[in-house]
Amino acid sequence: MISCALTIAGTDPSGGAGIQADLKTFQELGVYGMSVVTSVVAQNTTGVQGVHHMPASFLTEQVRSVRYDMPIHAVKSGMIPTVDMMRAVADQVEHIDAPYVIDPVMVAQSGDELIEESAMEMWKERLIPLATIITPNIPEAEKIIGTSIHSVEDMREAAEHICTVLGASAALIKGGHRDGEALDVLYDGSEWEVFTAERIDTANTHGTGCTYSAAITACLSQGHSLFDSVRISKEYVTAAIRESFSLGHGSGPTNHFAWRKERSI
Ligand SMILES: Nc1ncnc2c1ncn2[C@@H]1O[C@H](COP(=O)(O)OP(=O)(O)O)[C@@H](O)[C@H]1O
Ligand SMILES: Cc1ncc(COP(=O)(O)O)c(N)n1
Repeated sequence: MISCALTIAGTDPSGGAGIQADLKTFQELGVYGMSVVTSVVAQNTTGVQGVHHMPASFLTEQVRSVRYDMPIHAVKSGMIPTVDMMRAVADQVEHIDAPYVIDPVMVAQSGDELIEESAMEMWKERLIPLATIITPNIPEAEKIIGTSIHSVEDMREAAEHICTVLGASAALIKGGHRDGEALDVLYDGSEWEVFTAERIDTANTHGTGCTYSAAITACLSQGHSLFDSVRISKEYVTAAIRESFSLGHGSGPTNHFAWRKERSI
């Protein structure tokens, strides 16, 4: 049977981030993609021009439409902009017997805030304990744990805190915002792995976090182990950045054709 993955996230009409990036990633990795919209965002490579949130009750209705009818082998969430929506997502995800990937989206690459300031407590209380894996970048991890992160050791401590204190099953701290090689740290409560790739000299990184977490979700839906899922997804996102598109007037989008092209599939 085909593996089926669900994304619960906001939109990007310019096609680089959010649900659009997630569905492209699912498709390229051979997974049947499904999507629930939290917020319709007017955005492009230069920034966010406007947002229009779904009522939380309609978010619930969308997830029910999927889970009452379709198999769900893995689920991810991206932008969940309000406390009410976080509660609705938690209530629904509790009924889904499948790996749950949280990409704790807080700001767009452009610096625009994508969630309510008060949402952090709800995240910690209801969502993080449900996570099979959570994938914060460094600024997101700093907000979650409340201390600043400078070194790889700090990244390890953040991952450990998110697992042992906040209750996620695993945490992947992404180092895209550091200097030097693109280094991410994964901890699953007992084992560590550091994933590295060469830093690609490009400004076209719109949607990298969405792409990475969607690839992890796709791999988990196919039954890969957590560590293999991150390994494959790191290769996927690195290829997508290496061949990213200089489209638009700002930070261009990742290239979802790159992974298969580099493997001549
Ligand atoms: N210029 C780059 N070259 C190679 N890899 C990168 C680059 N920028 C980010 N990455 C990688 O892309 C992934 C997404 O990371 P990051 O940019 O930190 O997330 P986000 O998009 O959530 O801010 C990580 O694996 C990170 O190491
Ligand atoms: C709807 C939505 N979700 C997430 C992001 C963050 O994207 P990135 O992967 O570049 O951090 C975004 N810009 N828009």
